Amino acid sequence: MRRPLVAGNWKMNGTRSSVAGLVQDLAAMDVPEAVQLAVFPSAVHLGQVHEGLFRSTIELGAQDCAFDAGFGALTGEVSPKQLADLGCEWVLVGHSERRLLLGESDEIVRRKFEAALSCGLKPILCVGETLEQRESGKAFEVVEAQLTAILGPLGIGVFEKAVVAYEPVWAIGTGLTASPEQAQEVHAAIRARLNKANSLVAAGTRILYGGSVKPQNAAELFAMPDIDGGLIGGASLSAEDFGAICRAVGK
Ligand SMILES: O=C(CO)COP(=O)(O)O
Repeated sequence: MRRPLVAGNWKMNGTRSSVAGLVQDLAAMDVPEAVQLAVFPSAVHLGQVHEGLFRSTIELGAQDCAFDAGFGALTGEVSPKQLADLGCEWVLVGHSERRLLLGESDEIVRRKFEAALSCGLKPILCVGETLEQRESGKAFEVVEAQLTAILGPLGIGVFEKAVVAYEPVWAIGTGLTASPEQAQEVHAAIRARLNKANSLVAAGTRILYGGSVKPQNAAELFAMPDIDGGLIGGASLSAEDFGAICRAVGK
């Protein structure tokens, strides 16, 4: 009942010419129908990628958006309204790199999530603990608090149009992956938290895993009952690896 989603977060990478090559390879890729695919280029490349993927079923998303849904005096920010106008369907909110390196609070994440939804974008809410938090036994607590910062004020209904991505910070770009069991444990806890609010919505909400997902480890992660796809960083910059990860769904 939950269609798997594989999302590629390109982060702060690429030039016009490298993006053109990647888009060409992605557009030529065989996408398994059972899997939904989306890519998240840098804001400056969104228009280019949108044009390049015009005939493809791969959907487009932004890595971030402003916390305001309209237009106005907010220098340097991109309104979710502008993203929707450009053809984006998705937006990442609360990525750990923004939370930790740019000081994004739960409150800002909540405002971005709400602004995105009000513009018709589907937010992917990123949650995850640091190594220190995991080692002190606080992984669930941290993830639950990040989830509750949305669930509390906005209610369970918003998850009908949103996706959750569990990305343990210690596994991002480190080559260290959570084991399928470690990831499943947190995914199950996230679903249990949603379930407390509404069982139907909880059963339908997709929860992606992110953190050093590669073609070699994707199948065993995706085989876990509460892992509904992945949020892929480094490996999504290669169409070959991204394609292999997509084909690992359902294996
Ligand atoms: O942060 C990530 C995706 O948002 C994961 O990045 P890596 O796949 O490079 O570890």
